[in-house]
Amino acid sequence: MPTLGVNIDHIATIRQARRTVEPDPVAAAVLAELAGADGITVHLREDRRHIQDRDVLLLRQTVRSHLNLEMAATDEMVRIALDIKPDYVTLVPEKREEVTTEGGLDIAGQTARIGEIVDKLQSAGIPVSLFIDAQDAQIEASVKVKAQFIELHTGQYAEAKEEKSRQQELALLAHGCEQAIKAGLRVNAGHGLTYWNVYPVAALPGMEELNIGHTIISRAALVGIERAVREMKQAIQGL
Ligand SMILES: CC(=O)[C@@H](O)[C@H](O)COP(=O)(O)O
Ligand SMILES: NCC(=O)COP(=O)(O)O
Repeated sequence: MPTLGVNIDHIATIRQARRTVEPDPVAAAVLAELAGADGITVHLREDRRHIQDRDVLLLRQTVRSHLNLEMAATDEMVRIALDIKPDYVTLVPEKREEVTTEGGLDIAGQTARIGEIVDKLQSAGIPVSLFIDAQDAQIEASVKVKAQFIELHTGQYAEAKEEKSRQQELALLAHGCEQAIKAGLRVNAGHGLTYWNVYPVAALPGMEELNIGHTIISRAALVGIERAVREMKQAIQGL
């Protein structure tokens, strides 16, 4: 069974809604690790809409499992990664206006540029994962640029409305996972996975790590609300 990387971006989304200090993703990472998270994932977006530079700095010092820094393939982000040295970096595509990541990174269309970044980071001891769609051309290009890992984008699988299309997307992920492992890549997956759709992806042979965020933070908000209200009632009573 794959390990679980918990993406805590949306703890920071709640904090940034008020530009205040709570909830702190650093505290969330500690609690996630105490609950069994095998890794902590954060996406430092270029627009800093949720995770901030300060979060990544502190997480580097506090995370006891491993820290996966998701980032765009830009010079600024490469500088930050070389400075902070996360346990691994996942290169992801980024569009300023998107609500969330909309697809895999096109490695095949920019092998020279991505190859240069992979080399810079891996030469500094930071393994690189490439967030890609499960397509043969992208897998072949990921081998070509010498990345150690890929992360298969599970968004289309997660968003499939009908069982038939979900099964088709799952078959593509299964094929991609098998091809990538055969080619010597290590395989992670993530995006849009939920408590209801995770198992078939987790069961793919050779899958190493699933990065899951939004559904865990959503559930945490709901399963924690009773205690949060009880504690406020007590606080009002001076208890
Ligand atoms: C790359 C990926 O699939 C997710 O990590 C996603 O990009 C997280 O970023 P947001 O939390 O901003 O959606
Ligand atoms: N790379 C995927 C990730 O980190 C979490 O994505 P999501 O579960 O928040 O959709």
